[in-house]
Amino acid sequence: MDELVIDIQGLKKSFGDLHVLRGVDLQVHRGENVVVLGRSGTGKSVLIKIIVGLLKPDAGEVRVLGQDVTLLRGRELDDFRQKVGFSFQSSALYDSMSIRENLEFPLVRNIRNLSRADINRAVEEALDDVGLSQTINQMPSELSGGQRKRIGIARTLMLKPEIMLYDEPTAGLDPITSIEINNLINEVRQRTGASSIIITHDLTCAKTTGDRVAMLLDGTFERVGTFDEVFADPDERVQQFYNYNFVN
Ligand SMILES: Nc1ncnc2c1ncn2[C@@H]1O[C@H](COP(=O)(O)OP(=O)(O)OP(=O)(O)O)[C@@H](O)[C@H]1O
Repeated sequence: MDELVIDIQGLKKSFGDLHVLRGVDLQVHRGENVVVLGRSGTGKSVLIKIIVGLLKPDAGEVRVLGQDVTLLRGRELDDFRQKVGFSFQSSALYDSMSIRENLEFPLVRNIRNLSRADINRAVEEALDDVGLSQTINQMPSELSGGQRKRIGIARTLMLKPEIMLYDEPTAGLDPITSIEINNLINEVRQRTGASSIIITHDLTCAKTTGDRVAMLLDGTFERVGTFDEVFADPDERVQQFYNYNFVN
């Protein structure tokens, strides 16, 4: 657990007069799940976009898998992005493609010289891993929100990323389905050894999946620790966050 896969120091990002990230430090170890909590508009998505090289920071260091993300260009950036899987809030499945085609898409697009048999095997394994083998010939519109989420996660895993970024993985799901997704996030870590950053407002998700929790307050991670350590803090902003979010 000692190897750092993400090492962010003194990260700053503003948009005009809006100082969103004001000196963020964050370390993620190999195989670790880190939950990022914060109210709406605190900069969680901006942080993720900087980690994958979609936005440039104003100041600070962002090292991911040993590379300075701010220096990556062209082919290097493409290769890097294959190692960092981004699971979108909306699942982002292609509605006009079957589940099989959705899962094949990242493979066909990014890896050359794969045989049809290799692709079929990879798709079948990925579906088996998320318990949805029976949906292979269905269309996304025929699946429930929870199933679409699982397929979205399976698709992100097709390229075997070393880091998974989950954006609000349980948003819009009922409590039981949310628990299934939380369990899946933990299974993915166990099976693949990938590290994860999980952005959520859902405290049950934070408690279940996070080895550590980092709370974004006023542009910095002022509170980082286990779930219980962070919420033992009497700070009014921390307690407010806790009290306004349901937890089992
Ligand atoms: N490209 C941009 N240009 C200008 N302002 C931006 C840009 N991207 C984000 N912002 C602003 O930065 C702030 C943080 O946005 P961000 O999307 O990171 O919030 P968030 O914490 O992910 O919120 P939510 O939980 O609602 O998704 C917001 O005030 C947003 O309007």
